[in-house]
Order: sequence, then structure tokens, then C-alpha cells
Amino acid sequence: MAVTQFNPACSKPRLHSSQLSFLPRNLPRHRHCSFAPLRRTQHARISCSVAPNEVQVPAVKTPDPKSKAECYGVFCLTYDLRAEEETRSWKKLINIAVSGAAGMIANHLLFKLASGEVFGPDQPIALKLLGSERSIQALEGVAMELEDSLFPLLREVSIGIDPYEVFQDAEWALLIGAKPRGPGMERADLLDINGQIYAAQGRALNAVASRNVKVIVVGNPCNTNALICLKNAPNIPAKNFHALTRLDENRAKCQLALKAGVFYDKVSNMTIWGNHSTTQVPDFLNAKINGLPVKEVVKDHKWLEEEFTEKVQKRGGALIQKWGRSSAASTSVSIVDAIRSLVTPTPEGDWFSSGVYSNGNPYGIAEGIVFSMPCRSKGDGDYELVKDVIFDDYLRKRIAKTEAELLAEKRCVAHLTGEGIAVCDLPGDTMLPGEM
Ligand SMILES: NC(=O)c1ccc[n+]([C@@H]2O[C@H](COP(=O)([O-])OP(=O)(O)OC[C@H]3O[C@@H](n4cnc5c(N)ncnc54)[C@H](O)[C@@H]3O)[C@@H](O)[C@H]2O)c1
Repeated sequence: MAVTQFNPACSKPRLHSSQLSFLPRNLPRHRHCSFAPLRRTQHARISCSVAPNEVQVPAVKTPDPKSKAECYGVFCLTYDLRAEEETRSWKKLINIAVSGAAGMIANHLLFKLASGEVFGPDQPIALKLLGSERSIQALEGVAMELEDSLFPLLREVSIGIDPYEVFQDAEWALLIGAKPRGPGMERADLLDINGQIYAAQGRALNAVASRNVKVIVVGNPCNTNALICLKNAPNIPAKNFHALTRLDENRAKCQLALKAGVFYDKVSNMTIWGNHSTTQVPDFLNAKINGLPVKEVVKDHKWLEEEFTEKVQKRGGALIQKWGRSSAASTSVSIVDAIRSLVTPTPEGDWFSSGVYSNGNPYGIAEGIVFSMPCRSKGDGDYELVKDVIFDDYLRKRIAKTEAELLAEKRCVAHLTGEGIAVCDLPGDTMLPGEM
């Protein structure tokens, strides 16, 4: 009896090595495989052409020694999408870059991305993972876990520490990597250290990412990091950059639901205004519960102004006290929510919060900063600012405080945004939500 050698790269679906001793019944025909250099990740890609009844050769990986963003293990073997189209219509592969990929948040997020719960069950993805020099070994561990998860939608994984390699052709850039504030470190020092990282990553995105890449900055201080990043990427629309304030929105919804005694899906129209810091403003004036203004449902307005606002602002710190580390799982959920809000139409009458470039905003907020505001999307990756929101004195006063903080942060990083010499006059050492 003739023995058929089986090449997983030409299989449908991808098989684990333990499964290679048999051929699936639905494998249509054997295929020839040939190696060709892949421009983007510079590793050997196996392409397959269909030929009836021929023996296949085993796949041999031919790594390019010059490559920095290396494809990882089984992900150096790629699917033949054309063959799959015979039985299933897959969307075109999208490239998703994630920085800080060996960190705690990414450890949750990557598996959500690969499972299909973010971009859908017919959307194949390539993950491009950026780590720091110190985390490269851990990054390999992450890639190994992704290998062992056998996600059918995960077609390529590459890892590296050079953003110019890793961000090549990225259509989404989820920028999580940052240094934590160490003991005795001033907030201004943190702004500078992480600002340098985001300036470099902005330049890399500008040079090699897709011209329409959508960027979500998570690493703190995320608003000002996003500003630095976009200023260093002049060829990418400023509108494409977001700072993650979705976790704050989710926290605010949860607190309102608790107070009103309703499940949290009944809370809508929740805006977080301003900075992802303890000056952020969770807006209970425009938010709704069961379609009614919050103030009509929660009559205790003192609670709204004092306890609610502070609870949301300091939720991150309270969580660290319990966990001994900052929130990672709920942050990754909120990144998923933030992406989904851009790729699916916003439900009629509702909106979501995101830290976006303030130029052209209709609220009278200073221009030239990244400020969390209410947004709506048609589901095309873009968004519009919501116009029909109301303000009262309380809200205006709070917004002015968080605006002043962001303007001060901006002055503090002028050397990183091309706006001259930095002057650091931060109004008090406000904590980040993730800090104590
Ligand atoms: N915006 C939000 O809502 C929100 C919520 C929680 C945490 N955060 C922030 O997210 C960031 C990451 O949190 P985490 O819990 O995953 O931290 P973590 O320390 O577990 O992971 C950070 C990772 O980034 C890597 N890194 C450092 N410098 C890098 C660089 N230049 N390029 C690529 N990677 C680099 C580190 O090696 C580490 O693996 C922190 O700044 C945190 O404050 C933001």
C-alpha cells in the first residue's frame, strides 16, 4: 500500500501533528507545495496548487536569518485560502499588531482575537506581536500557547521587538506595551518614558502600517500617549487614533445598574469625558437607564455627584487593592468592546466613549488633545462625534478640570510631539486609574 505523506500547510482545516496520521475525508485532492519568500514577514510561505493524486512532500521551514519579526512555529505554515473558498467563504485576512503582547492584558486579549469573538467567525487574522527586549522569551511562550490552541481563524503569528518589522501592513494596532510607574517615579517621568515608546511606535506606524490603520492606545497615560503617537504619524489620519476609555464606560454602567437595581444592559448613552485618569468625568446627565435620563431614575443626586463619580474614577485602584495587580481581564474585554463598536453599527440612539483627537469637536473642548467623548459608528471602522448631548454647570466644571490636566500633559511632552520645549506644570500628581 502506498504511503501518503501529509503536509499540514496544504490541509483544510489545519491539523495538529498528532492528527497527521490520517487524512480527513473532506480533503479534496493532494496538492503540490512550493516555497516562495513572503515579502511582509520575510519567512517562507508555502503556496499550494491543486494536482490530482500526487504524493506530498513534508513542509520544511526555511527561516530567513535577516528576519526580525519571525513567524512562529506552526504559523510559518499557511493556509491555502483559495482551496478553502471551495467550501467556505472566508473574508480577506486582516493584520492585527499588538504591542506589550507578553503582558497581562494581551494574555487575555490575544485569545479573544484568535477565537473570532472580535472580528467574526469568518474573518481569518494574522497576529503581529511586539514585545520588549526583556519580554522576548515570554513572547515565544505566548506564541506557543497560541499554537496549542488550534484556532482555525489564526493564520499567521509573528513576533519581534522592532516596531518597523512588526507593524508592517498592520490594519489594526492595539498598543498596550508600556512601562509601569516605579516607586518614587513622578508622573512627568512616566509621561516621558512611555511617551518615548509611543513616539517611536508612531513613527513606525507612519512608515510601514496600512495607510488606514486603526490604532487603539491602551498603555498609560493613554490619552497623551495616543497624542504623541498620532503626532509622530502624520501620514495616518489623526481620526484613526483612539485612547481606551471603554473600561471606564463599562465601570460607570455597572455602578449605575447596581444603584438602580437593574441589569447593566439597561444602561445606555454613557459618556466618559476627558482623561483616563482620576479627573475623568462619567456623565450621568446624558446617560440613560431603561431609556430614561439617569437623574429621573436615580433620585439621589448627591450620590451621583459624589460617590458615583469617585467610584468610577478610583475603581482601578480599588481593584488593585483586592487583586494585588491591575485589571487585565476586564481591560481586555473593554478593548474587544472598543473594536466591536467601530466595526459594527452603533445601536440607534446610543453611543460609546473613546478618547479621540479633539480637533473640530462641537463641545467647545480645547483642540489638539486626545479627549474621551461620545462617538457613533456606522460599523466601517470610522466614527462621528455625537451632537445631541446637554451640559450643565456641574458637567462643564468637571470637564474643564480634566481638560486642564490634558493640556498640562501636552505641554509636558512638547519635545515628543514636535511642539517645542517641554514645560511640566502638571496640576497635582493625579493618579492613573490603574495606580494606587
Ligand atoms: N486604558 C486603560 O483602560 C488601561 C487599563 C488597564 C491598564 N492599562 C495600561 O496598560 C498597560 C499594560 O498593562 P499590563 O497589565 O498588560 O502590563 P504588563 O506589565 O503586564 O505588560 C506590559 C508589557 O509591555 C511590554 N513593553 C514594555 N515596553 C515595551 C515596548 N517599548 N514595546 C513593546 N512592549 C513593551 C513589557 O515587556 C510587558 O510585557 C499599562 O500601561 C497599564 O497602565 C490601561
